[in-house]
Amino acid sequence: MKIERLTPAIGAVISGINLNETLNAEAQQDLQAALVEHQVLFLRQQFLEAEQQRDIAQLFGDLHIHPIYPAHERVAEVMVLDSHKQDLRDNELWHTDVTFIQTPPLGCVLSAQQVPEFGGDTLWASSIAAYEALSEPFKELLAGLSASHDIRKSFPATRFAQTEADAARFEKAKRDHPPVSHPVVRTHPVSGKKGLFVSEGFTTHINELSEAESDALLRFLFAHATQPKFHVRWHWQAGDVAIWDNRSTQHFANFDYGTAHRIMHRATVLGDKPV
Ligand SMILES: O=C(O)CCC(=O)C(=O)O
Ligand SMILES: [Fe+2]
Repeated sequence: MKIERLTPAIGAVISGINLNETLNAEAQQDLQAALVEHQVLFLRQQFLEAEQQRDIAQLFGDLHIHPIYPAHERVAEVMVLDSHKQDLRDNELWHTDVTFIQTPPLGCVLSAQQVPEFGGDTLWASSIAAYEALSEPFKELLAGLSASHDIRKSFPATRFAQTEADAARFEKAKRDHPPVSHPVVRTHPVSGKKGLFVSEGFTTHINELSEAESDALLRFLFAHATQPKFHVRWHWQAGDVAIWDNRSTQHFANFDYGTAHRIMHRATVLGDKPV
């Protein structure tokens, strides 16, 4: 397995492994270690079938089934993002996936099925690099804080409850997912590194602060954590796979391709409770 880093903060291209073949124990360990170290891995020319994508994701843990996004017709654990069937604007904002549950995903495996000729790039930012760039007094302020994360923030009814079936699914998703609380700074369970764990997608407020203080602090943290020096940007070719550590990153999917057809498949691995 060859690893080529893309930026000082985050991201690496992995070559020399084929995710369509069964990975031996050593290759699995190398991949898991690379994920923790580089936070997002890119593999070219993989052309994964949904079954294979599910099996690769399962090497990292149990899989999560999304309460709102549609599932692949054959594989329930693979969700489909299809620009001709869905309005994908909700991913065009910095977010960490599914932080609205008690045990947010450890990571995701995203597979590009069909991509526009140009545009549709995805960006990832390192929450560890963003945390490490803060001053010591600021880190001390954040250490004791927790924040609320709410599914309602990224999934407004106007876009996800258009048909009767969608509305029923949407109402159930909201009922099943009351807001949850996570520390503002989390310690990565494998590397032990600290990282910011708030993002614009789902974080609504900092629990211990007044509304005005929380708004100001979150605005700062969202802007701070997504500066170009903390991120990597990937231009997709069909067949590419990205695997990201969702405990130490956030991401942003550019919706700049108009009516072009873009189809992505995602498998989501459950993680542990952030501490
Ligand atoms: O479509 C993409 O590039 C990423 C969308 C996204 O946010 C996700 O799959 O979690
Ligand atoms: Fe996402």
